[in-house]
Order: sequence, then structure tokens, then C-alpha cells
Amino acid sequence: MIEVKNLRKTFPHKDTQNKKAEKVAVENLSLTIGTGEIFGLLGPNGAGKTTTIRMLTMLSRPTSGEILYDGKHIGNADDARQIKQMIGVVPQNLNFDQDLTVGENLELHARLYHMNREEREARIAELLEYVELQNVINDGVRQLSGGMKRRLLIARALIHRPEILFLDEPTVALDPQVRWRIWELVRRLAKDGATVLITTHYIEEAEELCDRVAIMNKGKLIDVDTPQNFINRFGRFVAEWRDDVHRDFRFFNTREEARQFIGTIDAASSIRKSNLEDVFIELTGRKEGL
Ligand SMILES: Nc1ncnc2c1ncn2[C@@H]1O[C@H](COP(=O)(O)OP(=O)(O)OP(=O)(O)O)[C@@H](O)[C@H]1O
Repeated sequence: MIEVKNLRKTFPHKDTQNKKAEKVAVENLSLTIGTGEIFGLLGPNGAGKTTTIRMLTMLSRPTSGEILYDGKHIGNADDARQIKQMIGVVPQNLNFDQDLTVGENLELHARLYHMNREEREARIAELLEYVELQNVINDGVRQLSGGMKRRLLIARALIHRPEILFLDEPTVALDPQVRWRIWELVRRLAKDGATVLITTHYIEEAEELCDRVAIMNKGKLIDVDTPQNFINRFGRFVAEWRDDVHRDFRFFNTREEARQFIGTIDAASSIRKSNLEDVFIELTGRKEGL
């Protein structure tokens, strides 16, 4: 279990008068993530997702607040060593050694975990099979497609058999087919017992993949729930309408209520089932013309 209590992160910054000020990236964030969950952090650009992941994975020190893994405290040096063994990180940027092959990149990473040669060879073969890259073990990473690179990053993060995997925007800039393949892999990881924490600004990704989703905006946690509960809470149907400039919508519990509402407005309109994107817009604020 991961417990996050009143987490806060500020960065030094200069205000418009060029005076020293503080930029609050994450404020008063409290969360509990259960073992075996696929948990999503969803939010628009600048919401604080990456900053949160960086604190959870010990790449950045919180300004205040606590992070506990199964009761172990990241601020305690002995605990931190154990936590590092528990977690694997798939970063947003593809930070491979571009001059090495697929196999060599994994080999380098395995050495960091002090695995002996026999262990390294067996684990690399096992992981390449798991992510279906066994045929490119001797190819340079430059030769891989975007989706293959992402799968290699996942394999690399799994080398030391972590119980918890962090994925920061794992399908950014990937084609829909490739995205599906990454989702399959993440689902398989969770089925095999891993806890997965994923940041995304793709709402569909959170809806498809995550058991629970935390919606963040401007550094703050807005709400946490399962995608289905979010939809049920706001209303299973949406009446949507538009005039020349604006598009807007409203939630309803039944199609009939939505139909009655639409009868009262004078604009092009339609009724459809609601989705997490509607909830997200409702919670993070509507923009002019949506
Ligand atoms: N090292 C830093 N120095 C100053 N400000 C920072 C730093 N890192 C993040 N921020 C600021 O903190 C806020 C949250 O950024 P963060 O990258 O965590 O958001 P995000 O939700 O991951 O967004 P994105 O999807 O754009 O990556 C932003 O306003 C950002 O400018």
C-alpha cells in the first residue's frame, strides 16, 4: 500500500516584478493506493502529475508531507533503500543509451542492481519475451519504433522484479494500435500481481485502464473514484448542444430527463451516454467554446 499524506512541493520562481517567489506545483495531496491496483493520475498540463510521480519515486524531495510504502517512510534512509528495490520507473522521456543495443541497454541496467551474469542473462531473456522484443535483442535502440522503445522502457523498469511500477505518460505520441498494445501489457502486469501507478492526460486511457482515477488540477487533488462511479455520480447521460460559437453539455440520470431538457433549448443538440471526459471537464472547468 502507498500512503501519501499532505504532500506539497514548491519551486523557487520570480514573480512579474522579478522578486523571489514560490511556485506551488503540488498542494496538500493525500492519497492511498492499494496493492494490485492500476491507479491513474489524470490532469491537464501543469496539474502536478509528473512532480507527484517524481516525489513518489524519490527523484525529487517533497517540500513537506509524507510518503509511506507498506508503512516504510521515504524520508528514512534504511526504508528508502528497501523502497527503491520495490519500485520500477518508466519515465516519460526515452532515456536509453542510443549507441547500445536493446540487450546491452538492459544489461547495463541489470548491473546497477548487482545481478550476476547468469541472473542477468536469464532475466533479460525472460523480459524480452514478456514485452515481445526477443527478436530485436541485438538491434540498436535507434532502429526501434516508438512503441517498441516504450516496451523496452517497461522491460528495463522491471529488471529487478519491482512490486510497484510507475508509468509517466506511457503512450504519449503513440498510434492508437500501439497504445492498445501498451495497455494490454499494463493489464498483464497488474494481473501478474504488480501495483501500477500511471499518469496520463489521455482521458480514454484512464477510463480504459485504471481501477481508480485521481483527477488533479493546478496542483490539487479534485476527486478520486473508479471511472464508472465518477460517471454514475454525475449522471449516465449527457445532453449536448451548440450554437455558432459554443458547445456545452449537462448531465442527467436518465435519457428521458435529458430529452425533456433538450426540448426546452433552442440550439442544435444531441443526447449520448456520458464518459470520463465529461466528468473531467466538469471537474477541471469548462473553457470558452470547450
Ligand atoms: N523544476 C521546476 N521548476 C519550476 N517549476 C516547475 C518545475 N517542475 C514543475 N514545475 C511547475 O509545476 C507545475 C506542475 O508541473 P508538472 O510537470 O508536475 O505537471 P504535469 O501535470 O505533469 O503536466 P504535464 O502534463 O505538462 O507534464 C507546473 O506549473 C510547472 O511549471
